[in-house]
Amino acid sequence: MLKNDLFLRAARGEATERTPVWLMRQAGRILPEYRALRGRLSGFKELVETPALAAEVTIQPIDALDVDAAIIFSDILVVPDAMGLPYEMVEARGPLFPNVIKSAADVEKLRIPDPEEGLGYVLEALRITKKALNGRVPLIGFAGAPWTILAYMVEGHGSKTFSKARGMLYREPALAHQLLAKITATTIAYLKAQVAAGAQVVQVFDSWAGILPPDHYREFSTRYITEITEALAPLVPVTVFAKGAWWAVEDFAATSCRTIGLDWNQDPAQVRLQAGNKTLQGNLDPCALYGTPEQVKAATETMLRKFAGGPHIANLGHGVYPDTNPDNVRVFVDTVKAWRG
Ligand SMILES: O=C(O)CCc1c2[nH]c(c1CC(=O)O)Cc1[nH]c(c(CC(=O)O)c1CCC(=O)O)Cc1[nH]c(c(CC(=O)O)c1CCC(=O)O)Cc1[nH]c(c(CCC(=O)O)c1CC(=O)O)C2
Repeated sequence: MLKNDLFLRAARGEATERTPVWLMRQAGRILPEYRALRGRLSGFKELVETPALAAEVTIQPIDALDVDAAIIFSDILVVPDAMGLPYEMVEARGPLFPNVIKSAADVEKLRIPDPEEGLGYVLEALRITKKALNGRVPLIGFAGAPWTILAYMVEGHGSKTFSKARGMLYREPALAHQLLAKITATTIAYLKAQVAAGAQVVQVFDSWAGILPPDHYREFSTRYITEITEALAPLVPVTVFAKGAWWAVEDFAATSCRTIGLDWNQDPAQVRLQAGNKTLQGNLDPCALYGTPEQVKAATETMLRKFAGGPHIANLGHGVYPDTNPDNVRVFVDTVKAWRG
């Protein structure tokens, strides 16, 4: 039994006494207790791949920030890793894939892993977290959208343009579809296993959605996200967060996802008109948290006002930035909790 089910009810589209709140990237570098634990380890991968530690940092923001949901501490890049394309997390630089996908033979070699074998450490972290949470708040599972995962697999690292990945869609569309189909099959099995391990909502992150033109987005991304939502929606509410893809809202509204995530470039009132009865999640600019406490409160209230008229889960428009003062995150959370719009 959940002691606080506000997030879950809002994610199902039900009315709630107040707006629930959590933050993308709430576990991690903003918290001193995370940095202390992380400092004792060899690196990010050790933390992600040690279930008891991943569970511990998942729960840190529940204690420190009093948010209404936990999100499993992991990364979208565990999926390519399990498919046979390992990543390294280079300190202060980000992810790096020593091998990248260049040819049909490379795609051929990728596995569609059994989640318990390839990603058992995430599933174990979910089981430990679920038990330790003891019903305090719901637990969110997640994965990257196939397009965003392809972007990393082809590019090999973060990029301003992702021009190799975008180029592939023009040069070798059939190969891109083969790769996307394999990632999609892996992701569906993985998210279903996350649900079996205790995830009560799943979120699909299409972080690099906004770099595609809308027609390519429909062909190479929406289609695969739709497959994922169709497979998961009978089990748990699904959230789709496609950063920068403001033109995709109506397409997502036609899928069986339950919640649509908004980044800070989107106008909540306009999205409301396009999104039917979906729950909306977002969308404070992470930079708003650099203000004074009074400024944070005012920006949060302005944001809340814009979401009036339907179910809302308060969040930022993307992950919280690592140099954000946790005290300001608490102001954000407390302002949402006090709001009766
Ligand atoms: O810029 C790039 O290309 C790579 C970014 C990057 C990734 N993992 C990474 C890094 C390095 C870094 O953040 O410094 C490496 C990474 N992943 C994570 C952390 C923790 C933190 O940010 O402090 C870190 C940095 C960890 C550290 O250095 O100790 C954890 C993570 N990644 C992710 C999530 C899910 C979420 O966002 O809530 C979560 C869990 C959050 C939680 O439990 O509260 C998902 C993720 N990872 C990643 C992406 C792609 C988009 C992006 O953020 O640029 C996305 C999806 C997204 O946020 O849109 C890739």
